[in-house]
This record gives sequence, C-alpha cells and structure tokens, in this order.
Amino acid sequence: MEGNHATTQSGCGDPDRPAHPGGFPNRDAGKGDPQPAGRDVDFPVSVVLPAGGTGERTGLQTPKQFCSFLGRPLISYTIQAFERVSWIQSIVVVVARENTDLMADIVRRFRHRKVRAVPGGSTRHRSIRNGILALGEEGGERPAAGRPKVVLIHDAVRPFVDEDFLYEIATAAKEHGAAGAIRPLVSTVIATTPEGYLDHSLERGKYRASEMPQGFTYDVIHRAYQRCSQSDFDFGTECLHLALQYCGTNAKLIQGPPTLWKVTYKRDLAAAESIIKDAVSRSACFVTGGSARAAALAGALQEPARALGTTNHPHMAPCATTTCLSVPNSNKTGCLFPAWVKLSRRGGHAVLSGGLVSRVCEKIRAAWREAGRQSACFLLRFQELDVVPDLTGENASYLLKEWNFIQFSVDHSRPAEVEALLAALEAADRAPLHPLVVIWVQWSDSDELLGGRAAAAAAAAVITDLSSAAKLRNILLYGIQLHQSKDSERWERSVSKVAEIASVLIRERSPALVGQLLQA
Ligand SMILES: Nc1ccn([C@@H]2O[C@H](COP(=O)(O)OP(=O)(O)OP(=O)(O)O)[C@@H](O)[C@H]2O)c(=O)n1
Ligand SMILES: O=C(CO)[C@H](O)[C@H](O)COP(=O)(O)O
Repeated sequence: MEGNHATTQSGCGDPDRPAHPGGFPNRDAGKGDPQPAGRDVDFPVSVVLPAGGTGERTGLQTPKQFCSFLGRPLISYTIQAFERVSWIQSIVVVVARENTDLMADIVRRFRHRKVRAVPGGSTRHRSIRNGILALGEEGGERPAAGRPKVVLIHDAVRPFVDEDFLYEIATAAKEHGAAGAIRPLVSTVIATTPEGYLDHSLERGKYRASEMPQGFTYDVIHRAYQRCSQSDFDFGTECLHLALQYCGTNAKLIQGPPTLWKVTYKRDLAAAESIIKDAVSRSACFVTGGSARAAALAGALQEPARALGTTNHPHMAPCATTTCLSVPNSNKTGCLFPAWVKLSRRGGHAVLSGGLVSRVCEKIRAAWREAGRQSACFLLRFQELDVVPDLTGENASYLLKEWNFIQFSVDHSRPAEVEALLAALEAADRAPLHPLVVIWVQWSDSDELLGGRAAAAAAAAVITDLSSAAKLRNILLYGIQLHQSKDSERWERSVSKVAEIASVLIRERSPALVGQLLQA
C-alpha cells in the first residue's frame, strides 16, 4: 500500500492517461506551472460535507466517516483539510440525527473552529440539500448577506484533498456556475440486458469518472435543489447533473489527483490508514541534550535512518548530513521533480558538504531522465531529520509542528531530559489531533548493562511511569537501549538497529509497545 501511495500523489505526472487525449483536457493544460498553495480568494466560499450515510458497503457497524485512525475519526481529517484553507469561511457537516452528539464531541475534541452540524436526510442528495439550506440561513436576520458566493461540496469520506485543487474548483465554479473533479475511468463501462448479457459497451476514452469536490455558485445549487424531482432525491448520484438539468449550467470539469478517491469498502479504510500514517511520520527531530557524544551518535544514526526512509528506491541517495530534502509544497509530498527539489539547512546544525548537493540532485535528475521525464517519485519516510541540542529558543518551533522526537540520554538513570521534553510538549499543547511519538534512546557506556538486572528493572520502571502519564496527553513514549561496543561491526549493527526500530515505532505508533524498552 505504501508503494501505491508513493506513485499516486498529485503532481507526479499521471500514469493513467486517457485513451483519447483530445477528449478531456488534462488538469494543467493551458495553464502555467501549478500555483503554490496559499493563494487568496476574493469571494466568500463555504463547504457542505455530506456525512449522513451508514457506510453499508464497508460491512461495519460504525459508519465509515466515524472510523478512527490513530485515535481520530476519518471525518476530522476531512474537516481539517478544509479548515486549514484560510479563504474557506464556514463548513456545514451533515450527519444523521442519531450522530449529532457524536459529531459535537468530535468538533470539541479536535477543536474544529469553522464547523456547524445539521441533520441529514434519507439519501445523499437530501443530506446535501439540507446543508445548502443551512448555509442560506447563516446571515441571521439578513440571510442574503450571509450567503456564500460559492459552495464546495465534498464527501466526508474523501479525506485527501489539497488546497490547490480546492482553489481550482472554487474559481472555476465562480466563473462557470459549476465545476467538478474528474478522473480517467479504470474499467470500461458496459450496459447489460435484463437477462444479464452484454448489451453494449461505452468507448472508455470518451467518459470520465465524476469525483468530488464539486463547486457551485450558491444560486445555481440552491435553485437546482429547489427544482429537482423526488426521483432525483431518491436515486440521483450527481449534483453536476442537477445543475445542468435544472439550471442549464454546464459544469467545468477538471482532472483531479488520484488521492481524491472515496472510502467505500473496508479495504479503503486500510488504505486511508496507511496514507495517514505516512503523512505523520515524515519528520523526526533528534534532541541530543547538548552532549557532544550524543550529537556524534545522532550523526551516525542519520545515515541508516535516512536510507531506511527511501523505500528501497534505487535512485535515492542516502544523505549523511542533517541536510533535508524537501518539496516546497508540502501537500504534494512524496514527489520530487528536479525543479522542486530544495536542499536546505535546518536549525543551524547542518554540516553540508559541497559535493553532496550536486550528487543527490544528479541522482534525482538521472531518475527523472530514466523515467522518460514523466514522473519520478520517491517516498522519503523521513523527509526531514534534524539534530538539535534542545528545544529552547528558536528550536521551540519544533514543538509546534508535525515533528516526532528522538531524545538521547547518555546516562539513563537520570530521565530529566525526557521529562523536560514531555513537559515542553504538554505546554505547547501540541498533540490533540493524533498521537505524536517520543523515543527515548538510552545510551549506556558498556556492552553490558550497567548495574545489571537491578538497573534494567529501574530503567524499565521509569519509562513505564513516564509513558502512562504521557499517553493521557496523546504522546506515545517508547524506549530503546543502545549499548556502546568496542567492536566496530557490532556497534554499527546496533546503530542501524536503533534507526530501524525508531522508523517502525514512528510509523506504526503501536499502543502495545508504549512504555517498552527495546534493545538495539
Ligand atoms: N443519506 C446519506 C447518504 C450518504 N451520505 C454521505 O454521502 C457520502 C458518499 O456516500 P457513500 O459513499 O455512498 O456513503 P454511504 O451511503 O454511507 O455508504 P453506503 O452506500 O455503502 O451505505 C458519504 O460521506 C455519506 O456519509 C449522506 O450524507 N447522507
Ligand atoms: O462521486 C460522486 C458524485 O459524482 C459521489 O461521491 C457518489 O455519487 C456517491 O455515490 P454513492 O452514494 O453511490 O457512493
């Protein structure tokens, strides 16, 4: 699944090109380079997220929008994708009446700020209509004043939508009255006879799959739902069709990224979880506590850790410094095109050898050339690996972002550093959305554990206590013991092992291993 993710990111160059290229323009056709996120929109935009379904096709009791990943329900990820867009004013989430309290609890727990929940209907169209009507009431005594110019509609069960694409849909909706995402068809569509025989098949290249998000001017979508029939409400599946049939509005169709897929079956939940885990395990910050020995160890660890993060891609060179490879638009992580590659120094601790930059860039260029200049995708598990002595001063900014932490202690009998890190994370209030990982690497000076069994038991007790308290704050604390060895081969193996264990702990976030002291 990871492999799929790496090759299906937006902007990677689309491998599933249409059979008839003339039929539908590509997403970027006729435009300049894709614009970066953060553009402003000078008209009011609101969102309706239909979330009133039961998710029958998953076969689960819990409706899929409320299934949790890393302790957070799917719908909260979708809401966040919209909430972080500065030009989106308000979001109406449509939920079945029996889930009103659950939704209110999600809004409170995950601190959603732009959201209001309204009751759903018996079909998706009825739920969306309720959302549109609710938006129309937002102006209070002067409802017309509160109405958005454009309404974006998006299934709550499509959590991976990026700001650039929302911008494209919103602006096209304003210009054309309606706009929607499309994707090339994967399978050919055929019509059957009532007896179950082939009647005819459609020419696949002429058709597209209609996806979400879709955008409409408020007037168009409001009118469409006022005019549509009971049959549309009962059986219809396409809002763009309502705009065409009842308002004469031909929607502008824009090819979207493959990440827009809808969670429909149980296997889609597993795929969504994998993508979410990839997204939260990209960056790790080594905290050395100011110890020169720990800093040296961090440096030694970086090479194996980064090599692990390259998903066995033959073209990606491991970097042996604190230099990061990053993609300017973090929404499009995973895809590195030559023009987008930035090598940057972070935190003032990088030791950058001149040759490294060109070597890494050359590898990427070569991979890109080899891929026929179509696409070259690399999944870096750790896109960013930084080393800092502590998290004070400028380095305090690490506490506020999506970093995971690896804290080194040379003397494991004194847990002061990891206690300070946990306290700083608590003060920064950093982990309400999904659990973050802190790995405490305890480095002992000898091949043997100092103090024998008693010391081992004491170290295990300390980490158990600290981890129980941290877990209440959504911080997963794990421990790794690393023993210094005079045998260089053994030492290298141990260092690699730390990198390997840390990588797995950060990605998997297993609750079962919380508080465990693993041996490297
Ligand atoms: N009465 C309904 C039915 C569906 N939806 C929403 O429409 C979106 C897309 O629909 P679909 O994938 O069909 O979801 P379900 O109807 O929940 O799934 P199923 O058809 O498998 O029961 C989902 O976010 C779903 O919650 C809705 O708001 N109100
Ligand atoms: O893609 C869509 C509209 O274009 C919708 O997501 C789709 O129609 C939902 O359908 P269903 O309820 O059958 O899953």
